[in-house]
Amino acid sequence: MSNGSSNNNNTARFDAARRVAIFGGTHGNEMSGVTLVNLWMQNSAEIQRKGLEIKPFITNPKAVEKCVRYVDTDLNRAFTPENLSATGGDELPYEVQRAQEINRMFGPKGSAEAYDVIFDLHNTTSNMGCTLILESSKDAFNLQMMNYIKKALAPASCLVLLNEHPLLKYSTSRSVAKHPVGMEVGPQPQGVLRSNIFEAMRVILKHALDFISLFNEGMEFPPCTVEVFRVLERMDYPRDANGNIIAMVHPNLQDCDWEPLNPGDPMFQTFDGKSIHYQGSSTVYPTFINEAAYYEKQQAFVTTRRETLAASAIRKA
Ligand SMILES: CC(=O)N[C@@H](CC(=O)O)C(=O)O
Ligand SMILES: [Zn+2]
Repeated sequence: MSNGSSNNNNTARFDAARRVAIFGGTHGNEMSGVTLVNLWMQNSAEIQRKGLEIKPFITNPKAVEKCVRYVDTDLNRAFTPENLSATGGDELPYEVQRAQEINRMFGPKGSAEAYDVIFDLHNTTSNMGCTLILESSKDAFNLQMMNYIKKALAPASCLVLLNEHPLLKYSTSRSVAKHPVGMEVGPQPQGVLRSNIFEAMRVILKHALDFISLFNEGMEFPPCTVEVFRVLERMDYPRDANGNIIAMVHPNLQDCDWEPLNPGDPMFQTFDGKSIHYQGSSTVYPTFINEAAYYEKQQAFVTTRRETLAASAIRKA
């Protein structure tokens, strides 16, 4: 599938999306994606679509086996140009070797041979509900897909997190595809499978595959607008000189992902009960609040800003 090319009536044209992968277990303890992909590797009937080559794939089998996020280093940060071109074979961290293998199988990243779409299934301990993660505000195909999913799920909520920040974005497993789509569903504890979260992820994927199928059959999707939450800032816990946290997410913020945090609102609470207030200059929308995996990444939550993105009409070339 080539990148969009607009013709005179501003309809972006993309080649049909023929090769689609579904990644589960990029983090070995995020159980909905692990379970769904293992299920679909046994019986792929529900993910089959005419004319589509669909490949469910366990990205980090060693981490899945141990039920940990990663073995040596975070696979979902490993797809940097340096790592993908590193020599060193078995001396390299396991997930760097794995990233090179995945890049060979589903990329190469940035090439015409890369897979058209990769869905990367994640769970979060945060109360984020159903979330789609978008890496480019310019990807009309992904914007149209996310618009379709949101409408299909309505009135249930499915929000779009735009992770395009020049300093905070990271090199994900899915980024080897032309159209990377992150799926993040929570709250689900690490190593735990919750049926409501499992089913929500399954339904999101069904609608995503239906969209690709309709697109490949030649349906034109008219121009649309999509509300997204753009990542602004990484907020860390207050820490002492040894790096230990000295406060926790404030009760008024805990579980309030996507709700407005206004200047002066409490965001952390010290262990002796004092509140620490948000000092920003405008209202923001926090998310990934108190995600277990991010303590080591010095992150208590990210702030976002609401933005409306316009997507051009798209149709198969
Ligand atoms: C909780 C979690 O793993 N979230 C994913 C988000 C993403 O896929 O961009 C990560 O940190 O890699
Ligand atoms: Zn994850």
